[in-house]
Amino acid sequence: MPSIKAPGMKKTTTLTVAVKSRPLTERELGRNIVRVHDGKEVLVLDPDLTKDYLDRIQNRTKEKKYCFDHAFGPECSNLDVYNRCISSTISGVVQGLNATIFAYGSTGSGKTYTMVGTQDDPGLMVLSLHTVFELIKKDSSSDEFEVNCSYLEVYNEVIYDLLEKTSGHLELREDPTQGIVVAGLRSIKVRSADKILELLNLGNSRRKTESTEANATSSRSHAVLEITVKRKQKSKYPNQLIRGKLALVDLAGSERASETNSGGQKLRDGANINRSLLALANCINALGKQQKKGLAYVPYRNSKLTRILKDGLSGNSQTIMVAAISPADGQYHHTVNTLKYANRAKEIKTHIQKNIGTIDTHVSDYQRMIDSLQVEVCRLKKELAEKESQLSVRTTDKAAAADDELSWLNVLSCETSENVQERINLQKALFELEETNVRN
Ligand SMILES: Nc1ncnc2c1ncn2[C@@H]1O[C@H](COP(=O)(O)OP(=O)(O)OP(=O)(O)O)[C@@H](O)[C@H]1O
Repeated sequence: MPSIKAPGMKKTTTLTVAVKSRPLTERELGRNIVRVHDGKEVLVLDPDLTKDYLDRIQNRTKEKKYCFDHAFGPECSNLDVYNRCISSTISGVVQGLNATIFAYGSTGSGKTYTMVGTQDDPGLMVLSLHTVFELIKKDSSSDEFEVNCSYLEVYNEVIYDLLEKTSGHLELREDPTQGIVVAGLRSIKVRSADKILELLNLGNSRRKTESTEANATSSRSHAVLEITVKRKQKSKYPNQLIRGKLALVDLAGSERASETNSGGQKLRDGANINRSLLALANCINALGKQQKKGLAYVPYRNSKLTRILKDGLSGNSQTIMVAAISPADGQYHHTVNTLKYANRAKEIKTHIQKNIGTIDTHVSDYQRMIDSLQVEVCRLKKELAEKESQLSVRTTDKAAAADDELSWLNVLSCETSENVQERINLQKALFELEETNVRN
């Protein structure tokens, strides 16, 4: 297994928040109450049409205004969202940076549409994967690339592998070098975006969905697609491995039990979905506060989802939150709630740095260097011993040639001390290499 550390410069960055309002659907007969201005501002109108001018100036209106990094109206396609706020992050992944993109919003607000999309309007997952492979194809260096893909879902607080036909329950484990990992999760080596899309479709067909009041095919689970891009540098540092990770997350929607008209399993699903989303919302709150007021406890451990997203929320990741909202007047409270969290998420800071590691083969390289140094040390020892014995013979037998002998002795003594110094240096280098070897 390659050992991955993340040395080098850390850069602090804030979470990028984009808001996307979908068009009204055929089932929604209400009024569109969302307005997007200048690609940044979102205005939610009061759903109650009876409010008049006086109400407005006396601040009795429920109209709300927010400003985000990016805002997209119903006329915008997934490609528009991708081009404006995602594409530059994807190129970082190929350079060894981590990125997390997650869609947040209430049931039926358009999260799955944004992440997965349709044939005519491919979603952010599809567009990102195409870019990863395009960038690899265009790369002019002699570097070797390896792309791996895993796809999981968190359903009722249990993790399942979406790439396995019959997946058992998977557990989370904390790895000292890689952070949170899902033990036993299948990671498939892929050579093209089409292959990942095939896996994505397969995984999506296994995802738990239900028909709810708010959405005919509502996702009941949180899905995480993770793409790892390993780059082995060929020319400059042959033993160096750069690893970028892209996590694409489609969260389940939340709804109140009363809105689903359901009991039993559906009610339990809803409770668990809300538990994870509540934990996520609490983490976003705490992280937002942390930036404003200093240290605050962040309850990552309250759900599997928040443990999985921990890196994306505060660790080594360039993170983008796409808040999906419905423009329907009947969804006013959900829309405002989503926008409030999105607004808080703007405060969250993450710290990105390149994942540069070395590969195991370098240990055998060090071993080879140590072996050759040991041979060198032996040769020098032998040479020194020979010279010492020659010196003792000559000093007893040739007392007469004292002058010549003296100068020769001087030369020899210089040579000997040079040899000893060389030995010391070699020993030092050997110890250092052995130490580096032990550390790796
Ligand atoms: N930009 C869009 N253009 C056209 N239709 C959209 C758009 N966004 C969403 N929709 C439609 O709205 C409906 C709900 O969208 P979607 O399933 O993506 O919601 P969701 O937030 O993932 O819901 P859930 O949380 O219940 O899974 C779908 O019928 C979808 O086709």
